[in-house]
Amino acid sequence: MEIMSKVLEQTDWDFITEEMHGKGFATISKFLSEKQCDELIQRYDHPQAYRKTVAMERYRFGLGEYKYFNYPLPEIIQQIRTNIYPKLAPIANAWFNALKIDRQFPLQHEELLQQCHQNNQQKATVLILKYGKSGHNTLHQDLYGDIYFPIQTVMFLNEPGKDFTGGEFVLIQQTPRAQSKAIVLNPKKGDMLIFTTNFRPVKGSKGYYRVNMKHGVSEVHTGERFTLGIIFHDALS
Ligand SMILES: O=C(O)CCC(=O)C(=O)O
Ligand SMILES: [Fe+2]
Repeated sequence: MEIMSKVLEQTDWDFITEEMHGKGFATISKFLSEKQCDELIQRYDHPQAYRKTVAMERYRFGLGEYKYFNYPLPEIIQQIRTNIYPKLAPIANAWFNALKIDRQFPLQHEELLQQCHQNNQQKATVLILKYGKSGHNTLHQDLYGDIYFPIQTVMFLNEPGKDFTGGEFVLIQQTPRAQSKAIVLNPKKGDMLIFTTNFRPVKGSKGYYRVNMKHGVSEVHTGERFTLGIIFHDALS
C-alpha cells in the first residue's frame, strides 16, 4: 500500500465517479512518478516477468508488441490492481443497475478473481505495450471470458510530443441509431486513464440506454510509445 497510498488519498474519487458516469472515462494526473514509469519500461526487456508476448500484427490487432505479466505481479502493479478496484466496483454496479442487467460485482478484487478462477480464467491480463513508428492499436474491447469487469485502466509511461509523436488514445462511442463519436486523448507521462471496457448507461427520455465503447491507439509517427494496461478480470488463456 505504501508505494501509492498518497496518490490514492489525494484522488477525488467523487469527481472520478462523476466523470465516469458522465463520459465513461476519467483521468488521474501523475498517478505514477517518472521513476516508476522508467522502471516499468526498463523491465520490458526482462523476459522472466511475462507469460506471453504478442506481435499485434500477427492477429491483425494493429502494429506493435505487448507482453502479459505473469503471477505474482510486480508489487506496484499488484497494489494498483487491489486498491483501485474497490473504487470502481460501485460505479460498475450502478451502471448494471441502471441498465437492468442482473449482475453485481464484488467490492473486493480478491472476490472477483475467485469468480474468474471458478470459471477457469486463471491467467493474468495485466500487460505492457510498446509501439514504434507506424505502431497502432485497432479498436477493441478487452473481454477475456464470461466473467469480466467492465472498467479498466491504462497508464502512460512516456511523454507525448517528446518521446513519441502521434499515438493518441482513441475512444469510440457507438450510440444506437446514430453515427459513432471519436474521443481523442493525449495523456501525459504518469497519468492513469480509467475507462469503460465495453459499454456505459446514458440517460434518455425513457430511462437509461446502453452506449457501446471501444478503444484503440492512432498511429505513432515517431519515437516509441509505452503503456501499461490493467484489466481487473483474469483470462482463460
Ligand atoms: O496503448 C494504449 O494506450 C492502449 C492499450 C490497451 O488497449 C489496453 O491497455 O487495453
Ligand atoms: Fe485494450
